[in-house]
Amino acid sequence: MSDSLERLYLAVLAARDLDPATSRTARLFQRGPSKMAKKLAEEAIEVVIDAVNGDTEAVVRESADLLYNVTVLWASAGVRPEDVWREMSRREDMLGIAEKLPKSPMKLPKVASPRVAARRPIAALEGRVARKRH
Ligand SMILES: N=c1c2ncn([C@@H]3O[C@H](COP(=O)(O)OP(=O)(O)OP(=O)(O)O)[C@@H](O)[C@H]3O)c2ncn1[C@@H]1O[C@H](COP(=O)(O)O)[C@@H](O)[C@H]1O
Repeated sequence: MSDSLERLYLAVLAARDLDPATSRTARLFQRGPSKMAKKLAEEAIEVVIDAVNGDTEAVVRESADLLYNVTVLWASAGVRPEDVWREMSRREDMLGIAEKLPKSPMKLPKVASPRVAARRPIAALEGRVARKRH
């Protein structure tokens, strides 16, 4: 999947300076980040609605539109796909899955196995559960 996104990202970069009258991407760049953000949000909502309605084919189509709008916003923000892949790898190494790191800095226990060291300590998980109980 990352290859497809990287190819799309390069195509978006190449289209940025085309004629906005014929290139949707060039038009989005002409209109700027707020228009890009609006389109991205619209696509995300369309994916959600289609998923809730159980329309799998529509979720596929709208997800492709969503990913297109993500790459446009990345290009506009100066974010490269490899920047995102690096962050996802960092999270995977730290937590075992591509997951958002807890907000507060956490000290991992010193344990023999490096694999176990990468897992979040139970205490942090309990903390997360405790937060949910309030
Ligand atoms: N991958 C895409 C791509 N995916 C989705 N889209 C556009 O995103 C739109 C989907 O958003 P919407 O559902 O809001 O469609 P819409 O309502 O018709 O669009 P608007 O009302 O926002 O104008 C589609 O109509 C497509 O025009 C894309 N437009 C371009 N690309 C690629 O981007 C590159 C540059 O293409 P141009 O922008 O045509 O130069 C090429 O590689 C293209 O294949």
